Amino acid sequence: MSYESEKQVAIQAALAAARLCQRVHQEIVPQAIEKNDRSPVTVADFGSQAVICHTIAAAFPNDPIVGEEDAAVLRQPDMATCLQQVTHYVQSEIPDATPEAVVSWIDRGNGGIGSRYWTLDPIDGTKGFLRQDQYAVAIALIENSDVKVGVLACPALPIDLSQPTQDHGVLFVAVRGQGAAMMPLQGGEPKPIHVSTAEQADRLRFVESVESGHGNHDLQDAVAKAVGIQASSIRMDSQAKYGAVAQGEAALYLRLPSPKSPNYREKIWDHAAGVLIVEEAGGKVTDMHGAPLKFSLGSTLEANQGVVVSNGSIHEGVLQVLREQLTTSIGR
Ligand SMILES: Nc1ncnc2c1ncn2[C@@H]1O[C@H](COP(=O)(O)OS(=O)(=O)O)[C@@H](OP(=O)(O)O)[C@H]1O
Ligand SMILES: [Mg+2]
Ligand SMILES: [Mg+2]
Ligand SMILES: [Mg+2]
Repeated sequence: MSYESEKQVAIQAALAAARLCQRVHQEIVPQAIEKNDRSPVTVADFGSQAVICHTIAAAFPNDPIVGEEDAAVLRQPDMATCLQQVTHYVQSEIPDATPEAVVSWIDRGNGGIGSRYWTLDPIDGTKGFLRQDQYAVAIALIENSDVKVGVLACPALPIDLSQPTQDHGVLFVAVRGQGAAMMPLQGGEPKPIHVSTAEQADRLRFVESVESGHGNHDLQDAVAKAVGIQASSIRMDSQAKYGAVAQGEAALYLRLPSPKSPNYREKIWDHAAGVLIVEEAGGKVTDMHGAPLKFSLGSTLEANQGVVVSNGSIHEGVLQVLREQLTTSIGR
């Protein structure tokens, strides 16, 4: 299958959602609403999920969608002003949107996984978005546990990572078996992307989360050093990290379980799009034990622990170091 229409729909949805997020930043200082797990959500997360679900459901009405957010909080009477604000931003993309339609579109994204389903993260890296730092709109199509289409819109990512003060806004797109490409969010020719090669020593850098609670920075640092990475890490919010590996700017992205939440299970929408983009750029993604990420078990990667994303050539070395580190720490 070529997945051409799925790719085009995912691109249109991601572009509309990214415009909405940028408009929110231009017009207001978004406030964080605290969710039950104490993580933040904003009007832009809700608006982005509404626009994406509306776009996907219009094109593929029978496909389930598994998104991060739900509209329960927006349905509360004391949240009417917030829902009005979300509706205002959704109307910038879908002019006839009403508050009732907006909550129903958001909840269209609370489907269950099936043999074919979409997963989306309306804003991946909400903390980064609130800090005016990196964030991504992430959309993926999964069939039989295999990611077939992955799109990441990164509005704050420099088009050329070596020129951080120049133009921003990057769209990454991949279809299984067709390679990965990046293009300016504003439009332009897609450029095929490739991970770094073993010979590109200047690109032997690693990326990791900004938030210390989303990984294990000490262990990540030790593993990177053990495989010969001398430079300190580039800390970046969101799946923009997958983009950095896919375009060869970094050779490794490590996400090892945080000592603060050792039993945390990764969410499918935090990885699906990024995984395909890196794999189609020639890289490799597994969990910290070397197992492939399993997208068929529910909204979390139940069977996996930690995530290792690399250019491929250093992957086995990283897993070997992790095996040694884990044996040492268990034997202590
Ligand atoms: N304990 C723990 N461990 C690992 N991951 C966690 C944890 N808690 C939250 N999350 C998820 O992290 C997502 C954002 O992480 P990022 O690495 O993209 O950004 S960051 O630099 O860490 O902020 C973030 O995604 P968003 O909620 O979409 O921003 C969360 O789903
Ligand atoms: Mg979140
Ligand atoms: Mg996320
Ligand atoms: Mg999110």
